[in-house]
Amino acid sequence: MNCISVKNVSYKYPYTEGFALKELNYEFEKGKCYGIIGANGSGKTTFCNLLRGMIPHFFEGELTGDVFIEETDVRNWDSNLLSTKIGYIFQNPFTQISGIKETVFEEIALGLENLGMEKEALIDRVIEVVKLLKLEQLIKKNPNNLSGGQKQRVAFASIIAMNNDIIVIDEPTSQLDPESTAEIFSIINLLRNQGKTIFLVEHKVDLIAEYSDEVIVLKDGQITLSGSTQEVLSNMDLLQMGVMLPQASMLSYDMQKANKQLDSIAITKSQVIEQIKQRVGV
Ligand SMILES: Nc1ncnc2c1ncn2[C@@H]1O[C@H](COP(=O)(O)OP(=O)(O)OP(=O)(O)O)[C@@H](O)[C@H]1O
Repeated sequence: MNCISVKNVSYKYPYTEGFALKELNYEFEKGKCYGIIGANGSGKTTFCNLLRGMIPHFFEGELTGDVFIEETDVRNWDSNLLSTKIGYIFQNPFTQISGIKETVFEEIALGLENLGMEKEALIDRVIEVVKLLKLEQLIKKNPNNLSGGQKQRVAFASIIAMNNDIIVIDEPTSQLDPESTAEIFSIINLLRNQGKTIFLVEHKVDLIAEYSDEVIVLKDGQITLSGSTQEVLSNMDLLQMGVMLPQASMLSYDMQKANKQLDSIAITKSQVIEQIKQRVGV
């Protein structure tokens, strides 16, 4: 079942000359994780804003074509209702926190409070999420005093508490160290296992290779390549689109050049290991 359909969509920000998105078409299925990649300025964040209805509900400008969210034209969605349907994680963990709550517990509860959830149910829900994400040590802390990685985990906790069906995640780890990045991706994995539909913008293609079902490559506001993660991330044309190939794909091509090719182009470390094991017979 499709959860979002994008049909012939172009979009131009107000007071700008060119279109930031051009003639986009895509059918997004429920429950899949979509990796969105492309060079800087290719339109990834704008595309996220389209998928979560901020275009046209918040951003003015010129929108042509149609976006259907669960079969309803985005223009006909109530924007408050849309924000309960679609969660959003920002790139910058420091803008993610509301700044108005004094404890992590209250911060996670904020969205539920705004929904008018009854107090007892709200407390149960927050405790459930805190346990799930192992945030027990943080709940009494002031969210403003957390590290970037901790803030990002709290942001995910707030989203999980809201139980949004669709989650748009825009470069969640660009400002995080490897340890915090790994923690965030284990949460993304958890959301995948819960059957959420996920849109993930991420420059680290090795992570896109691990976690996405399909990949969309944007260049100058257009979809230049799309399809299964295996198909897209093993395509050398990516390099011309300003995107790196995963390390495993580069290694596979290097082995090909050295006449020691693997059975197929691997895109993840575990695929490389598996193929080498088969070759040496272990
Ligand atoms: N609010 C805005 N008003 C006008 N133009 C904008 C606005 N936001 C983005 N743009 C323009 O739209 C184009 C696409 O920008 P966008 O931020 O979507 O790209 P991106 O791929 O997310 O870039 P990055 O990887 O640097 O975050 C760029 O030319 C950018 O200058």
